[in-house]
Amino acid sequence: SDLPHKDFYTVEVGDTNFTVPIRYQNISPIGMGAQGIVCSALDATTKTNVAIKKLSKPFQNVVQAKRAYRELKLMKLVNHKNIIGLLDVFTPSDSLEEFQDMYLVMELMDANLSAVVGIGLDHNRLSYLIYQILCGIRHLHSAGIIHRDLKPSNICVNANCSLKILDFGLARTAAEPTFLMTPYVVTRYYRAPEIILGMPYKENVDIWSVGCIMGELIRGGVLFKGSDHLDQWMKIIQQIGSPDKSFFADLVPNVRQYIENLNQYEGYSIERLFPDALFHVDEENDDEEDEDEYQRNTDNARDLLARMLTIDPKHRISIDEALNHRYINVWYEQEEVDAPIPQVFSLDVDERGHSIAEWKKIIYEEIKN
Ligand SMILES: O=C(Nc1cccc(-c2n[nH]c3ccc(-c4nc[nH]n4)cc23)c1)c1ccco1
Repeated sequence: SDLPHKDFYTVEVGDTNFTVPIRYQNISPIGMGAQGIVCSALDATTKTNVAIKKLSKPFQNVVQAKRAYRELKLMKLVNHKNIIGLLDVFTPSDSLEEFQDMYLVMELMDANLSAVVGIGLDHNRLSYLIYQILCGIRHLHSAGIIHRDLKPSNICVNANCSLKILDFGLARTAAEPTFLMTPYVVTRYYRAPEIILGMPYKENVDIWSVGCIMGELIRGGVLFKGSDHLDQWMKIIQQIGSPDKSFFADLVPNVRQYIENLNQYEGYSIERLFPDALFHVDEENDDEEDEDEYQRNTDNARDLLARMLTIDPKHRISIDEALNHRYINVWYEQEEVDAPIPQVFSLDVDERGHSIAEWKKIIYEEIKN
């Protein structure tokens, strides 16, 4: 295992060891990610609290190596207030031969967005959260990164309602891993119809996920909780209604005829799916004028939701249109929407077909420089 070189120390966290530089004190577990355990710590040098994520043997298989490498590369390149910032990256190992584990040090947030679902949010907070997700996603798109796997568990928030996206989603080339080495279950509830049906996609594939997240924050539960891809599709068309024929044109023939032969569903109006009662969270505003404003906000929220939860991407609202929507544009700040674009060269070029040993070297070198 790792022989920690000087000024590292080891603490037991759950059933794994955290071997970190002595500057990181008060190591305490805060959660489990798909790639490993996450702890909070005090950075004694900067006197700030940080999050430290341990990736155990990230090179142990190609799927994990590709994801670890891509995440490290992109975190170093991307700098935006709504994308989690990388503060440090290290391995306790002194040499490539010894290299086993890598650690990412990031900004510490107060909670995961999934912890906020079920809390009745007023329009101010709800619209500000959605605005920040849109700003973060728009920034990734400006760097050529389409997320495709946005969900509450990879978004974090602070008590002051500031929000950061934790990861960069699915790699373009990575085939969906049929199995994961960990017991971790992949959540597909937020994936767009074009992803579920294996169709071509463009940037507004991420808008569908934002719609699912916004709807869940309003309803207090997952909108389309499918047990598999087919069930996911059924739950979507039963609520939203079956799309018209033009949507199926892009489908591969065998999937197309199967999907077209399913029952057709009328679906429900957005008012039926998200009735006024769901929006009454705080009875703070009682006088008449506020009541009208609250109802206007509710109508605007539902209008945006309907445009995001549109099955056919050809008719679904774009990121820029969503940022200019009357429910969201109250927050619009040009420099938040248009941050400098990181020069992300195409990672896929050098991701192709490396052996485990090659991945180990590539990742080790990326950590050390
Ligand atoms: O629990 C606390 N905060 C908390 C809760 C949930 C996430 C984060 C979090 N902050 N920064 C991150 C970076 C990455 C991850 C990550 N999770 C999977 N993969 N990656 C998570 C975080 C923080 C807390 C704050 C003060 C006392 O306790």
